[in-house]
Amino acid sequence: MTSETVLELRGVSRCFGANTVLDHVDISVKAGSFTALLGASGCGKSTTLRIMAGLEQPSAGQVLLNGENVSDKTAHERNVAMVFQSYALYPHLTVAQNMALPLAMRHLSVFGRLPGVGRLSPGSGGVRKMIHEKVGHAAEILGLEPYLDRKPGTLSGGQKQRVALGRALVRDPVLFLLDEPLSNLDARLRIRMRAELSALHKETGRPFVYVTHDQAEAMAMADQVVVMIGGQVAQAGSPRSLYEKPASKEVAAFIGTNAINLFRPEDGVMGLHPAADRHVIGLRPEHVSPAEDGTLEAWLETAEFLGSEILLGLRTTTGKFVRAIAADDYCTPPPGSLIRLGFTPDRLHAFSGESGLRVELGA
Ligand SMILES: Nc1ncnc2c1ncn2[C@@H]1O[C@H](COP(=O)(O)OP(=O)(O)OP(=O)(O)O)[C@@H](O)[C@H]1O
Repeated sequence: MTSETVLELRGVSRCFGANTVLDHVDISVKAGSFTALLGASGCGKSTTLRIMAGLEQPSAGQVLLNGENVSDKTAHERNVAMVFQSYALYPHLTVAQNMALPLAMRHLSVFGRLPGVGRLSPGSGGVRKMIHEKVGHAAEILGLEPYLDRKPGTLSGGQKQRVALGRALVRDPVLFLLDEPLSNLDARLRIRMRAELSALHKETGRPFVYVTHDQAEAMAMADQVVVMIGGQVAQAGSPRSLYEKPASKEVAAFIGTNAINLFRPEDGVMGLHPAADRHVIGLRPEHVSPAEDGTLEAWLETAEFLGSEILLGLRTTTGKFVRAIAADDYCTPPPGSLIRLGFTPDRLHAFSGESGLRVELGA
């Protein structure tokens, strides 16, 4: 563990009855980093996050926070903030009160927390001022100032999520844990909120751990992406390293906007690479395109105009479905046309047919 590691999971496993949900998970979160936990539904992302938060105990292994073993500490004792997909706001409280709540719980007595009566509570004035200032600062960062007196029920999904973020922000936690915070928002707002979250991350300077099943979201925001498959860490690294050197065909299939083409030896596709007769060859659609001197031949089945490019669906003469990308000005021939496809050889990946793990083919 290096000095700049804030959070570390060491050999963390979690069982629910006979069901092993996490199996020897090692994750290291560096100071100031943005880590995305990425994986399909049920792979154990939320359980991992809840263990980081202290809402769930590991069955085995350790959780270290700034070098200290906090495995037995409660969520409250860890000073980490968690933001949920469901926002978890109190409907009867205003935006300002929702945001103030974690601070009030921490710093004011029950008496001091009561609206109206609390003002009479001895010694609560300074704390109230501090809370007021912190809520004001968070509202300013998140653009929530106009809504401070409103109730959550009158806000849009994006505004509610900002309130949930604000409530995390006021606590000045050592770590932010976010569980699919954008999944209730529509596509356009999600993209806008991505940028806002990245800005918020920079503003706080604190590490963020972000759970998502959306690879585009993970790739766009994170500097470390941890791909989880079946309760294990399949690969952890920068978005670029995962894209360029996926450790297995499962990771390769998870990363990338358009699903990677995986050619197995039995698919019988010729003209890819001499090793295609014994390894699974991976080629991303964006690295396959129509070319007059291309070495692959396939019948055109579908063409989707995506604006900046055209996604082609083709079938080789051996019956294998292939995705390719053509430029937006490509003059798409009618379905059924036989097209030659070229690809970028140094973008080709190879994986073991048995283990699915990456194989380096060499020059
Ligand atoms: N408290 C629990 N008791 C029993 N099983 C549980 C419990 N919590 C989670 N699980 C199981 O653990 C597995 C992993 O769940 P988890 O919520 O961590 O996955 P996930 O990757 O976050 O999935 P999703 O994206 O659907 O939320 C699932 O099979 C789930 O049913």
